[in-house]
Amino acid sequence: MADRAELLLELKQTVSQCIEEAKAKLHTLSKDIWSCPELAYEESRSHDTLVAFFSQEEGWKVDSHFKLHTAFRATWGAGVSEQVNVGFLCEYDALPEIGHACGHNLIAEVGAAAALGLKAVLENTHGKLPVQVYVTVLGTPAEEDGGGKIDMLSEGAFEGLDVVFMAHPSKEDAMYLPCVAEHDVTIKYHGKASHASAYPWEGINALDAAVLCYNNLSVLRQQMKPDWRVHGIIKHGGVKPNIIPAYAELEYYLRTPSRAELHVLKAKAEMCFRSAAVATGCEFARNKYDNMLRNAVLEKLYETNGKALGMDFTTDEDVLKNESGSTDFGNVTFAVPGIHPYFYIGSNALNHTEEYTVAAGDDRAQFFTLRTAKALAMTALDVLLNPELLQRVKQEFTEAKLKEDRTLTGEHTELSDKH
Ligand SMILES: NCCCC[C@H](NC(=O)CCCN)C(=O)O
Repeated sequence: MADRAELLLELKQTVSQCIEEAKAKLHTLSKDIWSCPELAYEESRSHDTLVAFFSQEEGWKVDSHFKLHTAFRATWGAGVSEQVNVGFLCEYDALPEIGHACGHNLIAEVGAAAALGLKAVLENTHGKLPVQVYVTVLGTPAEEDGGGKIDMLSEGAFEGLDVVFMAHPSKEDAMYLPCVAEHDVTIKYHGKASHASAYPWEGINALDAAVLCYNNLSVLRQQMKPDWRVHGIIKHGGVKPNIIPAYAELEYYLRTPSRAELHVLKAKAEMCFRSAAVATGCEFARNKYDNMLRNAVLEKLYETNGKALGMDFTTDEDVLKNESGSTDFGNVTFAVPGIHPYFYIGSNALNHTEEYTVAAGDDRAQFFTLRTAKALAMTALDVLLNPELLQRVKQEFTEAKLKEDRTLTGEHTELSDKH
């Protein structure tokens, strides 16, 4: 045991050192992505930048346009049986108009840095590890819109992974922040145009339907559970004041803490859509985001490594209890045990603001970004050196998934009876 502890400490120190030695090219990688923000499924330049990055690194097998046009996979390892396959995820999609206001350029850097650091260590363990290791980096586009990981899950991109890691920029360090289930919906109303002054009575006003829909949803909130969310915009409300709008369109996000409750909220919301007009079309998005299946074993390991590196994990109950939005990584956690911690980037700015875009591109974010990568790579080493620990990770995943699946069917029945 002492030998294993000493080896682990030595390897963790080497991980840190290797990541530090690569910091210049990692910073360039992150800045290149940050400086050319691309929207979901349109991240061609970021894809090419990351593919080139791993292609220039020795020993990586790189699959560009992997499962999705702007996704990629980079793998390293012997590819023999009895191996442990460790996954690191890179996100790199930006937001409309405000660019990398969620710091996904830093998510990509963390994933690349952790993978580089772990690989550098593994190349020099010369059989000291109890297992063969395969390192897989998945470039997973379109988190902010569409859910690229969900598409990739259905295409088998995550098959064979034993554990998966990523981390998300935030305004504090946290092992976990509540991530909720979410489903987008586009609501379309069709009316009939007419001259709004000369013959208004000939028109059928689609914008009126959209306004009624908006108001229906606003009053629905009084009867919603406090941790449910319904929020949206009117994307199209007409072209000119003197033309009765023949078309109106709204986009909404519906969110509930668990997958099981989402269908209840969707049914209530759909009644609001439909009661606003005689005829309406509403199209739910292809992909539904799941809540996150936590893994306390991995979270604890990450916390220990993070604290050793100087992280100051928030203990603010308001922060830890408040939902932090949704992510398609939630869907991944129902297929592979994983963690998605949050990391401070040297700014108190809030995600999805222009201030956060500036912070994500600031040199000050680098220290915190590399520290996070080190903590993830160290957490991977913890489970690689201790097969019993990996077994506990998988056991917790299996039990949590079983419990969620029972809730999904049980609550589904119970909630549908009630509503
Ligand atoms: N289908 C749209 C999903 C929007 C995802 C978006 N994700 C984030 O902001 C990252 C949150 C990480 N906890 C959201 O609005 O939640």
